[in-house]
Amino acid sequence: MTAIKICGLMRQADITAVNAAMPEYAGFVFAGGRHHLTPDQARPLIAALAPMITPVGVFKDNSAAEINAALTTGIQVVQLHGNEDEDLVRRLQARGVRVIRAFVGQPTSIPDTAADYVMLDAGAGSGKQLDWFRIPRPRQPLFLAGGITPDNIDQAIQAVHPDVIDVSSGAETNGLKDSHKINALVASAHQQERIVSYE
Ligand SMILES: O=C(O)c1ccccc1N[C@@H]1O[C@H](COP(=O)(O)O)[C@@H](O)[C@H]1O
Repeated sequence: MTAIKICGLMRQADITAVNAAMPEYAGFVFAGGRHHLTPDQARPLIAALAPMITPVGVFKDNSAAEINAALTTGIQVVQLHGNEDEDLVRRLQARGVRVIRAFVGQPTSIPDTAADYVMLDAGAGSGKQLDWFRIPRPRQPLFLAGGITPDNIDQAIQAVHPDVIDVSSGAETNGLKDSHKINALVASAHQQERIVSYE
C-alpha cells in the first residue's frame, strides 16, 4: 500500500477535506513559513481530525519549548525538517513520540538515524522535486516529499515505491488546500495499491 500524508493544513475546511479523503497522515507545520500554526491554532484542527488519520507536527530547528508546547495539541508523530540532533530524536522517542527525520536535498546515501521513519524532500514545502530515479533506500519506512502533484504522483510511486507519499503545495490552488486535489492525490496513492496487488 502507498500511504499518503497531506501536509500544511491550516483551516477547518482543510480538515473537512482530509476527513472525506482519508489520507493516513495529516501534517501541521509548527516551523516558520506560510503554513505556520501556533499550538492554539492547531489544537482545534487536530481535535476535528478523523481518528484514523495520524496527526504529524512539522518542525524545523524549533526550540525545545516550542516542541513541548506543540506536543500538547494531540500530534502523535514529530517530523524534524532542520538540523536537529539525534539526541532530540531519542528524547522524543523516550516520551512515546514517533519521529520522522527529514533529509533535504538530493541524497547519495542516508545518514544514520534512530528515527522511526526517514523522509526525503527536495525543499520544505517548496514544491521542488527530487530525481526519483536516484533515491537510496533507508532501513526505515520511507516518506517521499517534494513537488508531488495529482499529475505526477503515479510516476513518483512507480519510480520510488515509497511507503508514504507526502504532499503540501501540490494539494493547493492559489496557496490554499484544494479538496479536489486532495481527493485525487489520496485516490491515486490508494489506487496504486490495487494495481500493484493485482499484478
Ligand atoms: O510546508 C511547509 O511550510 C514546511 C515548512 C518547514 C518545513 C517543512 C515544510 N513542509 C514539508 O515539505 C513537504 C513537501 O512540500 P511540497 O509538497 O513540495 O510543497 C511537505 O509535505 C512538508 O512535509
